Amino acid sequence: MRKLFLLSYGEMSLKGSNKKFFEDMLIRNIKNRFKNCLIEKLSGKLLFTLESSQSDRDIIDEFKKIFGISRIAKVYETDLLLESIEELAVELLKDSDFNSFKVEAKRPNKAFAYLSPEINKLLGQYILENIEGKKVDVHNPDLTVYVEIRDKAFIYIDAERGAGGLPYGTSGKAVSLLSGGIDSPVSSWMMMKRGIEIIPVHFYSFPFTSERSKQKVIDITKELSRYSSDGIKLYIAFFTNIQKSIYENCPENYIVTIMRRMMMRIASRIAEKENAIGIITGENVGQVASQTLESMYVTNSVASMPVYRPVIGMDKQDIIKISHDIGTYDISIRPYEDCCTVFVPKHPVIKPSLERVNEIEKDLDIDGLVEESIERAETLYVR
Ligand SMILES: Nc1ncnc2c1ncn2[C@@H]1O[C@H](COP(=O)(O)OP(=O)(O)OP(=O)(O)O)[C@@H](O)[C@H]1O
Repeated sequence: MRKLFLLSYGEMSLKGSNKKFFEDMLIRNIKNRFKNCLIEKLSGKLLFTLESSQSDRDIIDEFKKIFGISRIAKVYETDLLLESIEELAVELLKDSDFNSFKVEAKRPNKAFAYLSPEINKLLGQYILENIEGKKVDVHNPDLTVYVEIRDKAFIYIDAERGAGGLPYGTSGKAVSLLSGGIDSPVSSWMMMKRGIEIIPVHFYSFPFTSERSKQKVIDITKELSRYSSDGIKLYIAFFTNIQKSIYENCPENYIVTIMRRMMMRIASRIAEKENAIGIITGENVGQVASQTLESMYVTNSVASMPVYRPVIGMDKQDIIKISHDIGTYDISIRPYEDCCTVFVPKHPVIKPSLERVNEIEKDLDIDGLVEESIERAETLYVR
């Protein structure tokens, strides 16, 4: 069955001379999801056509995972005859809940016998005569009936909100530190929504942490990959010897701080290798002892590129709401330990000093440990 949808792109339409780049990337991302679809650029919108047995609901739910689409409207088509348009409009509207409406017609096909204002008037009149108790309100209608006269007549009524944001892959690449908790998947998703391609890195300390904690991160990445265009490359970095070495050589209250700095060093190296130019974390001020401004200052000082923390100032409840909406929450709350939750010191330092940490790290073979972690990292393509 032939399905038609009209996709609007909101924010992208403000991109001036770069608009084509964003549009082309959006079209590419849509085509990656729906093989054999046809896409026609209209002004500020895309007309999507697909021969498919998939339900409208399923197709719309897929669109809702494609960043860059701000609104989605199911389009109905009929012959280029005013009577056919009138019948279809009444058929579509008769069970809808509304009091007032307006008709908004466009006529790219100038061969059609009626001008746009005439279509507005005649179709409006027909609806008033055939559906009881409705009125026209051109300023603030409950519902708008859109008509587009092309090679066929297209009608669409209500539009659903899309994911918004910018097409995935239009804003460069960043490495995302993905822990398996609630916050880092949300951070990753927020950056993906701004068009950033993410390369998640998970630090894995087998046997301190189990296979199941690794699977948890793979499953989270899979959920995130539904918002990407071609799947996501996930790094599982080897962290066991780093943790051992830290426990053996560093004061207990500095364990978490030094672990974080090791993560930053490794993330920076992976980012350089992948031509990424940023690092994303799920840190949030004050959430736990290691998330103070002092800690972040000390951690940042070993990163070779900017560190982005999109949930830094958010309330936990708002982060949780997003994690429910994007489908990662139920995976994040699986009760498997993470490398940061095993051997957590009773009293981690809240305000670490850069001088002190540099001093402590002299007892570690930093370069050797970083090198080993990268060499033994596993990479998976998740989709
Ligand atoms: N094992 C890990 N692998 C990759 N990144 C990690 C790991 N542990 C922590 N991180 C990164 O450090 C950030 C802070 O870690 P912490 O354990 O303090 O987090 P959190 O507030 O519980 O966040 P999350 O809910 O993302 O785990 C995480 O958001 C994540 O970006």
